Amino acid sequence: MTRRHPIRLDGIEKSYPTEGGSLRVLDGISLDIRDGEFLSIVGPSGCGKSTLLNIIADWIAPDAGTVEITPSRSDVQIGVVFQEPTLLDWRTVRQNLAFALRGLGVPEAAHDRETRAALELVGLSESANQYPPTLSGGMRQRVNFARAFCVGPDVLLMDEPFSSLDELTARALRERVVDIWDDERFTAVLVTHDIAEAAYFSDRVVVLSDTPTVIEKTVDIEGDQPREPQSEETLEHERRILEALGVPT
Ligand SMILES: Nc1ncnc2c1ncn2[C@@H]1O[C@H](COP(=O)(O)OP(=O)(O)OP(=O)(O)O)[C@@H](O)[C@H]1O
Repeated sequence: MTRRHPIRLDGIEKSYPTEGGSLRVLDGISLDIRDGEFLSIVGPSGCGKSTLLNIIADWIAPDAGTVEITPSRSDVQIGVVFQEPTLLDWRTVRQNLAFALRGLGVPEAAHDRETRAALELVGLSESANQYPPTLSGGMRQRVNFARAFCVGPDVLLMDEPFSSLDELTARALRERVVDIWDDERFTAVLVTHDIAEAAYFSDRVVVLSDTPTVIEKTVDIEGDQPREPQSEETLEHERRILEALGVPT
């Protein structure tokens, strides 16, 4: 599948008001995210990773700088997955997905096909008629991903989507996500604290500094996808990211 949706960040700056002043968070972030790339963003707690992702999603306006998505933001389907599932508890799983499709103007006639396909991707076909409160945390997060996938994202933005899951569930879901990405090759941007996760997924890892935040380093990761989480090669990627973060290995 051919997609052409690189993202260019140019000189992004962002401060937040504080009592009696302001906190300069992003201090000029420029970055070219390549078409179909899997890019992870890591850095110290509070350095502005979520702020940056929200600026890419156009949910927060930067004070200065631009985000350019090719060919244009309105022509690109952006899926977003956060740490906690944000589902409508009073709608079934299928209705939650259909709600997202309706919001994008997808014809009703296509909803059934699209929701089925997305639920099958995340292995939740059997749960289409359940309500979110009757699902486990891991299942709800899979619905969250299905909702992002059902719109056929050109760009997928993820903010620590696996961090609230137990390791076994997280591992299974990561595998599923990397397989889907490997098939579809959308442009993926992942914010994570988990260095092993960044090593597992990424073509490139951006290491942010403390505030006021700049890009401290980028780590290019060679090697085929999907990777084995515990292989010697993946562990070596992990060591290189830790080194870039200044963590002794
Ligand atoms: N709406 C807001 N108003 C004021 N300050 C904010 C707001 N949102 C974030 N901040 C502050 O901006 C800084 C960056 O926050 P952000 O959540 O982007 O960082 P992060 O790197 O994602 O953090 P973490 O790794 O801990 O999740 C923090 O000091 C935070 O307190």
